[in-house]
Formats: sequence, C-alpha cells, structure tokens
Amino acid sequence: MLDAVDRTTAGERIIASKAAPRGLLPMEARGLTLAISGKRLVDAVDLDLNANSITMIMGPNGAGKSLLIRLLHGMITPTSGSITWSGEQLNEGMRRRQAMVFQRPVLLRRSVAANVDFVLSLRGPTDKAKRDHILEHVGLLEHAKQPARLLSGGEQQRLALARALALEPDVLFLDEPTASLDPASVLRIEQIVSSAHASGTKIIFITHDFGQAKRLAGDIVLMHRGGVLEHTPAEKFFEKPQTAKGADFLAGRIVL
Ligand SMILES: Nc1ncnc2c1ncn2[C@@H]1O[C@H](COP(=O)(O)OP(=O)(O)OP(=O)(O)O)[C@@H](O)[C@H]1O
Repeated sequence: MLDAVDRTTAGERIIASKAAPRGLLPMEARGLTLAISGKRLVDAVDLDLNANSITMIMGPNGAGKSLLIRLLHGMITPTSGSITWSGEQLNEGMRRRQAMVFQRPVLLRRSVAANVDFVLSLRGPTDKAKRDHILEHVGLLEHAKQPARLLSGGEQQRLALARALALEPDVLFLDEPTASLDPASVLRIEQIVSSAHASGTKIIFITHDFGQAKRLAGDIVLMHRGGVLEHTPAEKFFEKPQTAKGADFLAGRIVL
C-alpha cells in the first residue's frame, strides 16, 4: 500500500476533512445476473464488500468486470438478483454518493477549472476556493485556465479523478483508469486514489496490472466468465490463490 500523498497540501486537507470511514457499506450482491441475447454475461454473482478497503477486480478480458461495477453502481439494471448498500436496495440517492472514473476520461470541452466547477455546481453554489483546492490536490492548479482537451492523457485522467472527488463520493469505482498511462502518471493516479481511500472513500478498482494490485489492493475479486472465482485478501491472494484457476491466472498461464 502506498502512503497517502502529502497531507499538508491544502487540497489534501479539503478531501481528508470528512470523518473516515464513512459510507454505504456493506454492499451485498446476491445472484446478480445480467443476460443479453440469452447470454449470461454476469452470472449469479454473490459478493460482499464489508471493509473500507481498496477492492481490486481482476480477471481475463471479457470476464465481466466492467459490467459488474456498472451493475453495482446502478448504471445498468440486472436481469435478476439484488444489490443492497448498507442494507437497502440500490437507489438514486445512493448513486449520487458514488462516482465512476473510466479508462478514457470523460471531460467537458471547457477549461480545466470549468470541468470541476460544473461538478461542484451540481451540489451547490460554485466555490472557487474549493475548486482550486481540488485542482491543487491532483496537481492541475497551474493548468486551471487551459482547455481540458489540451491536457496530456495522464493529466486528463487526473482531471477526471478531480471531477469524481469533487462529488465527495462514499464509493469510487475506477475502470482501468491507468491502462494507457506511463509509470509516472500511474503513480500519481495511485497516490490520489490512496489518499481518497485514506480519507474514507471505498475504492472499487479494475486492473490488469499485478504490480498495481500489489501496491494498492486490500482485497482481490477475481472474475472469470461472468462469475466471481474468488474474493480473497490481497496478501493471501498473492501468496496462494484459493482456486486452481486463480493460481493459473497469477502465474500468467492462460485461463480459459
Ligand atoms: N452491451 C453489451 N452487449 C452484448 N455484450 C456485451 C455488452 N457489454 C459487454 N458485453 C460482453 O460481455 C462480456 C463482459 O464484458 P466486460 O466489459 O464486463 O468485460 P471485462 O472483464 O471488463 O473485460 P476487459 O478486461 O476486456 O475490459 C464481454 O464478452 C463483452 O463482449
């Protein structure tokens, strides 16, 4: 686990100022199934997320990882099964306490500052000081006036994270947020995610990167063919996966 980033910066104070841990946990999924054209893409998943840990979701391409987190966030509706957060069925109010960051940053064609202002305006009057703290936290304050589209890939992803964190989410989903970034950009994103976790945000993070999972994960959910093969504390998983397929996956053997 990385240490939280420099906690003396103003941005960090803003983001860490809430009581931790907070939130919507536990999350319980039962029999969660998504079928499209008769194919069970997510297949009877039972999953419990209790701890305010960083949960990393891993597994081969097409295993259903992205669909699973979209279901947990309520972006898509399951064919059958249930999802509860803190004992209640997933609802709109809960969705507003969650945020999602995608592999390709979703940004407005406006300035860097306006991208964050827009999110803050959803919660109340625009607060320039708060926006600047958030931009400073993600290292983008000096780019505030620039059009977001002119940022580098890593900077755009940090802006996407800033937008997500501006919502002060209880739960932050990340779908391969560092997949196309260089190591320095990956590290900066990981530091911001670690810091959000340290301030009490539940992190649910998809990655194909074992190094990243070792650096960040508290627990690993390993998916295969729409199902959860195992959900294991990260230390245990990297020492000895609980399933034969898990061992194959960790060893880099092809898992079909
Ligand atoms: N809207 C859709 N309609 C039909 N099939 C879909 C749809 N969305 C996803 N799928 C299929 O569902 C399966 C799981 O997709 P998903 O994106 O969740 O996989 P993943 O584990 O995130 O994969 P990757 O690691 O490649 O991103 C894939 O076979 C995909 O092609």
